[in-house]
Amino acid sequence: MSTIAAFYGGKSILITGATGFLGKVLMEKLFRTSPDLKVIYILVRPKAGQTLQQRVFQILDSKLFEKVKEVCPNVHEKIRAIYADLNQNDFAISKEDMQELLSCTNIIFHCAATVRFDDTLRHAVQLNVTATRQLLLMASQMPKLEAFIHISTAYSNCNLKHIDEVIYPCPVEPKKIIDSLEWLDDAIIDEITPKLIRDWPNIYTYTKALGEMVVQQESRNLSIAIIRPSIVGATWQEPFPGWVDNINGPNGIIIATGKGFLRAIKATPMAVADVIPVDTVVNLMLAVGWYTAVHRPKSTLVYHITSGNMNPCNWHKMGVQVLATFEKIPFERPFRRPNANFTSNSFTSQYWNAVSHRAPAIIYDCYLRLTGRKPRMTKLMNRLLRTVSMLEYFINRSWEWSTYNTEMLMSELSPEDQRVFNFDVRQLNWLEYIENYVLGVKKYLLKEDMAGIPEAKQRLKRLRNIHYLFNTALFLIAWRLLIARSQMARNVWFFIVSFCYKFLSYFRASSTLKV
Ligand SMILES: CCCCCCCCCCCCCCCCCCCCCCCCCCCCCC(=O)SCCNC(=O)CCNC(=O)[C@H](O)C(C)(C)COP(=O)(O)OP(=O)(O)OC[C@H]1O[C@@H](n2cnc3c(N)ncnc32)[C@H](O)[C@@H]1OP(=O)(O)O
Ligand SMILES: NC(=O)C1=CN([C@@H]2O[C@H](COP(=O)(O)OP(=O)(O)OC[C@H]3O[C@@H](n4cnc5c(N)ncnc54)[C@H](OP(=O)(O)O)[C@@H]3O)[C@@H](O)[C@H]2O)C=CC1
Repeated sequence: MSTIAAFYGGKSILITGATGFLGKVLMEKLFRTSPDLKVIYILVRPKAGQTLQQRVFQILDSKLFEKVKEVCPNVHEKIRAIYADLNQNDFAISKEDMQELLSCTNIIFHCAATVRFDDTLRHAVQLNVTATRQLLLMASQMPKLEAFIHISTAYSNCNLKHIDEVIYPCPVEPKKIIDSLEWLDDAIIDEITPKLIRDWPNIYTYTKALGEMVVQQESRNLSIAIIRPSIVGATWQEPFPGWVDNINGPNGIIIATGKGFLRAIKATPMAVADVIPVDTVVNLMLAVGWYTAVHRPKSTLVYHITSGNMNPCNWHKMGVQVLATFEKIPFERPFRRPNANFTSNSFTSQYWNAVSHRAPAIIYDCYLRLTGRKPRMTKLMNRLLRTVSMLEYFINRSWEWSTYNTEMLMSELSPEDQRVFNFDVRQLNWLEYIENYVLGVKKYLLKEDMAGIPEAKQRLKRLRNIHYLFNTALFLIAWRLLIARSQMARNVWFFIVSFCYKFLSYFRASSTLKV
């Protein structure tokens, strides 16, 4: 029997961000490996016209939870959705719910965050910093609390090149920032934001760094751990390979490339593509929860869960495998044939943006206008290019993350726990993983049917023929214009034509002789 699975039996677990990508996989694994846990409290807000209950039912009815329903048929009874908005004071939790949370919670997994790179400083600080402080305050009033696990990101200190498993101080105290945001107006905040975030590439990574500092400052005598995953990707093995449910990080890029919108991306091909499967992250989270509660380390331990130092893959290898998978498993109705390359500098990047992205979008919009439809491709392309430019920082650099604590934890686990809660990324086969990833994007994100693959392949053939035809026509037009204007071009043309004529005459003569 797994020690970790047994540890969660009978426990009351509080999860924030349970409706997010990581949170769902965490809940799934908890229910599947510890079906005898007491309850999972999730802090949820109503969204997109759905009540809390509807949101929970939607999650439980998804394919991700199919196995859970077999091992834990009463899973609905074990989830207690609590109305909460982490942007509000006391999270807007009712008195009764708060009382229950304070008196019953044994373990907290704090996953909620805004992961948008372009959020306002006010909102990102509220969610990634102030809400963390508020949750720690709540945790300090929980008599049964055994561990508080805070999810940060490996990029919270991406202004450094080598990152250790320690909490680095930020130039400005989080408390000062929280206080000043209370009285500063939005226009001034926008003005001072670049000065505050300094060499962090965006507000997200900066506020996650502030969040870690808050954890350190407000830890009191709680048993706390911080987990820093790199780029969280689709599931590797559990509950099945390739599950993914949002367009963040590589997912949107895979869609944009597979649908033929994105044809070039400014990236350093040999830079490390530090993607880490979401189930690996979840396994580490559960192992850390157990270790923190049972061993109660004296200080807050930080755990890196990254792939680069143990089993590195670079963007070139990833890109080539993604494109190879599109040949086998194409996406439906692509705009153009999927084919992309990495550009290395701003000049070539601008060139490809003009030729391969903007020009086809403008041509397509003209076609839409001519056929009486609303043009939309240029707008879509501009948004895509904006998104890609925000990701560029991360695909043009490599970082080194030390993983002593993560390795120490691995060595502390029994062989059974190492199997059930496997976070040893050395066993990952990248080619297989990437293929399943692309397949997962097609099935679970785009909701495309595998039965449509033959038709998609036919369409790709048509697109390739159109591509060749278009290029040939373009070449002939350009050549015709050139020979009309240049004597030199005319001479070359005359030479080629007479050469071909002589070759054909010789060929015809020699075949007549043979007869
Ligand atoms: C021998 C042969 C040689 C060949 C060589 C081979 C070369 C082949 C190369 C081709 C490439 C092939 C594919 C390669 C696959 C890998 C690609 C790698 C790129 C991956 C980069 C990853 C970088 C991640 C960085 C991680 C850092 C930290 C990690 C974390 O801690 S947290 C998670 C990270 N957070 C995010 O990812 C959130 C980012 N998103 C945002 O902040 C916002 O969405 C936004 C970008 C600001 C855009 O906001 P908007 O207000 O405009 O609106 P919205 O969000 O609704 O989206 C607008 C439209 O944009 C689309 N979109 C959104 N996100 C993405 C995305 N990541 N990629 C693409 N598109 C995206 C979205 O669909 C919307 O579209 P619309 O609705 O149709 O308009
Ligand atoms: N994805 C990645 O690549 C990486 C993620 N991380 C970290 O992992 C954690 C989880 O990320 P991920 O699952 O990808 O993110 P998601 O965006 O998928 O999920 C975010 C979660 O936070 C919740 N949330 C946001 N705002 C509020 C609010 N005001 N009140 C209540 N809940 C709120 C969301 O709820 P709702 O559904 O209502 O919006 C959602 O459940 C984050 O801390 C992130 O920083 C770290 C490294 C990489």
